[in-house]
Formats: sequence, structure tokens, C-alpha cells
Amino acid sequence: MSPISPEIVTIGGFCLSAVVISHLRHNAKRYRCQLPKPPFVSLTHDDIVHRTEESMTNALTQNGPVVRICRNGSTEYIVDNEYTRKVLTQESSFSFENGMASLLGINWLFSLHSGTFFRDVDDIMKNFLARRLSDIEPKVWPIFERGARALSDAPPSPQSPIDLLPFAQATMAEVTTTVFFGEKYMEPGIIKAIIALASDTAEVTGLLQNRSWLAHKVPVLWRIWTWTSVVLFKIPLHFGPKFAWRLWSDIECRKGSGLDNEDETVVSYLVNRYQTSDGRVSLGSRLWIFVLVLASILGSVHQTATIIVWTTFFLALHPESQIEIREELMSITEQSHESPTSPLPDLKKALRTDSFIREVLRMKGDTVNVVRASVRDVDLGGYSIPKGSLIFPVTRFSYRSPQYTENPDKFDANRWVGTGKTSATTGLGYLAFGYGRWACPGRFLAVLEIKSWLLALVKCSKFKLEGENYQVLDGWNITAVAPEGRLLIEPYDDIKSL
Ligand code: HEM
Repeated sequence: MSPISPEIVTIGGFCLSAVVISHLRHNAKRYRCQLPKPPFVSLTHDDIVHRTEESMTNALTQNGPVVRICRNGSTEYIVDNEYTRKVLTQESSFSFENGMASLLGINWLFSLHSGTFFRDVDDIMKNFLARRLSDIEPKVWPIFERGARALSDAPPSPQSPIDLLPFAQATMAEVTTTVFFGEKYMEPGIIKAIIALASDTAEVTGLLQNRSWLAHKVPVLWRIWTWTSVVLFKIPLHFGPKFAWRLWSDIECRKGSGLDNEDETVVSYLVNRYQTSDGRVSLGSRLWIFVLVLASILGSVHQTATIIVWTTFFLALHPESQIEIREELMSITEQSHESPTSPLPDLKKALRTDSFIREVLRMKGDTVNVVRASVRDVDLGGYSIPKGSLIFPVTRFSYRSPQYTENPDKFDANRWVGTGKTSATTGLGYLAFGYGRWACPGRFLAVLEIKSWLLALVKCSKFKLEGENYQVLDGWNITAVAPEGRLLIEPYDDIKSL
């Protein structure tokens, strides 16, 4: 008998493995096809938007850990905290990029620039922003001080209530301009454009859709209308010739100049990234830079302004925390800087302020604030989830689980002091900035900004909420839609002594 050569054994082994794998795959697919669909819970628009917490938690506690719902005409899935980690981290089954793109209605962006949108934005945050964080503090503190002072001085008397959101947006637009574009862009026309563009991007990405009658009655029509009005009219109008020309000529003059760390802006960073070896930036790359700039503005202005409103409202309801944070401001300002002209607080030492922010982000009432899409047919808890479905972990279960936080239903402003957990430390009990590979890369900047705002505000005034209350406008989108309420502000006389 002739011996079998090693080549034949190897080839045979490969063939056998291929047959076994294909058989297992086929069986797994057949198995998934045979799996039942998760129980369906019928919810009204009101259940989803105005009774979110109650309806989502009831749906899961009464029907098991995976539930199917219908929202704005589409089937979606919600899961409890048994599956939160799996959905947020198992990238072979659940995709952040597909989930976010589908939620925001920006799937079309994947057909541009080889589908690198999220990776490019991520790169800006991690490589451009992270390097600049320590330089940012002294530049943005005076802007927050000015914004807080403008708010405190706005009402004619402490009895006149005032709407915080426009002040938060205006301050964040100035801060964003400084952080991303540099001093040369600090002009009233450009700041105005940035405020308007942040609202436009929030509108077109559907962050405000739950508040629209058309969006839940005729979602397709709403999408067409929003797209046409925002993309074709509002964005070009708000970008305006001035801002667009400034960006265009900035790209032009940064070409071929390499990176200058002293004068680095998001524009010079992106030009350096996209220019060819002979220093040219193609038309496609220029338009891509515009898209990435718009995306950065949305994260920075809209998102942070919304959380500034949440944290300020909680602080208005907790006067004892206002006193503590003011005392903290005094101690960290004295310790770090002696200059009588413009003393800067040392934000790293603002541990109580940081703990307060983390506690507000944990307790502000998110029910869902992260999403993933299934990249194939998936078996989740014995149920079949078809490829391309949106899956929302009901994060409320995680925030309020005694597994992660002692006495989780109690708002305790100082509970995180000395624990080593800052407002930017993500974890399964704290999903305000998401979790895993795609956790928010802008969170260090966002926390720095929110801290600066709160410290600047308690420095110049004490404040409470009219009627000691605020109204949640969209329970499904707590993180992206600011609550409604008006502040009653009493400026201090002794600001200069701080
Ligand atoms: C307090 C304000 C903010 C909150 C509450 C927030 C929250 C979040 C959440 C929940 C996610 C999804 C994470 C996941 O699914 O695991 C996210 C992603 C993201 N956020 Fe934020 N964010 C804030 C501010 C910012 C800022 C200021 C920027 C940029 C300047 C930013 C840029 C991004 C980007 C680019 C992503 C996509 C994920 C990635 O690229 O890795 N965010 N954010």
C-alpha cells in the first residue's frame, strides 16, 4: 500500500474542515430561522415619548429580557441589562456604526468616502482633541464666565424667570469655535452660524423627531420633508457665504504647510490628513472636511448644551450642592492660581463638581441612550433578531441596579468623591457616554466644559427653578433633548472676591 503524502493529508484536512464549518453554519442558520420572534408589545406614541420609563421597564419585566416594539413605523428591539454588555460589545453580531447610522438616518454617508464617517470623526476626537485638552482649559474658562454672567444679568429681577437653553447654546458655540477653529473664527456671524448649524444637524438626524406629529404619523414624508428643507435650504443658508468661504480659504492656505502644533485647528489637522504628497486637497476631500466639521459641531454644541441644561436644573433643585460647589471653586481657585486678574480654577481638583455631574448623568432619567444594529441574523436570549434590526439596551435597568450602585434610586451628589470614578469613567452601571470600543470619545472635553459652566455659574449667582420643577419633553431622547423649565436667578454681589 502506498503511503499517503502529507500534502494530501493537509488538503483533505482543509476540505473536511470546510465541509464541517459549512454544515455547522447551515445548521446554525436553520436553527436561527426556527427560533421564535421576541414577544411583541404594542406601545402608543405617548407610551414611547411621555411614559418611556414606565412602558419600557413594564414591557421587559412582564415579557422577558428581549422584546419587540414598533416605533415610528419600524420594528425595533429592547433588551434588559442581562444582554446590555453583549449588545454593546459583541461587535461580530452588533454594530455601533450601522446602528447609529440607521438611527440618525445617515446610512447614505457610508456610500461616501469608503464608509469611513464614524472612524474619521472618532479619529478627530481621539487624535486632534485629546492632545489639546490641557491647553483648552484656560482658553474656555473666560468664555464660560462670560456666559454665566450674561445669564445672571439677563433677568431684570430675581422674580423674572429665564430660559437657559439659548445661553447654553451661545456659550457652547463660542467654546466650540475656540476649541475646533481657533481665535480667528471668533466673530458674531460665525458664532451665529454655528448655533444654527447645530440645530440643523440635530433636526436632520432625527434627534427632535419624537416631537413632530408628521414623524410619527407619516415617517417617510417626515424624512423627505426634513431632508429637503434642512439639507437643501437650511444648512447652505446657515453655513452662509462667510463661514463657508472662511473654511474654504483656510483649507487653501493650510495646504502643504504641515502641522504647526501652536496653531493647530480642526481644519489644519484635516488638511494635513487629506492632502496628497504634492500638497493638494481634492474637491472630494474638501467636501468631506465640511461634513466632518459639521459632525463635530453637532457633538460639541447641541449635545453638551443639552447636558448643561440637565445639570443646571438638577443644581437648581439642590441648593446645598450649589453651596458646596461654590466652596469647592474657592478652594481650587486659591490653591492653583494667585493672579488677581483672572484666577483659573484647577478643574482636576473639582472632585465634588465632578461627582455631582456623574450623579446627574446617572439619574437624569435615560431609559434608552445607546443603540446597536444586528450585522446578521442573531440568536439573542433564544429569540431570532433579523439582520439590520435596531436594538436598544434599556439602560435605566443598569443605572438603577444595586449590582452596580449602592442604594441606586437615591440622588447622592457626593457619592463618587474618592471612588476613583469620574464623570467620564464608563461602566455597566453608568452608560451616559456609552460603553466599549465606541464609548463617547468627546466625553473628556464634555465633562471639562460642563464642570467649567457649573463652577462659573455658582460663582456669580444662586438660582432655583420656577415652580421647583422642569418638564421632560422627550423621554426616549433624554440625552439629546433638553428639559423645559425656567430659572429664577439671584446674582451675588461678591463675585470679585472669588
Ligand atoms: C455630555 C455630552 C455628551 C454625551 C452625554 C455624549 C454621549 C454619547 C453616547 C451615549 C455615545 C454613544 C456611545 C455608545 O454607543 O457606546 C456617544 C458617541 C459619540 N460622541 Fe458623545 N456625548 C457627549 C458629548 C460629545 C462631544 C462634546 C463630542 C465631540 C466633541 C462627542 C462625540 C462623540 C462621537 C464622535 C461619538 C461616536 C463614537 C465614536 O466615534 O467612538 N460627544 N456620545
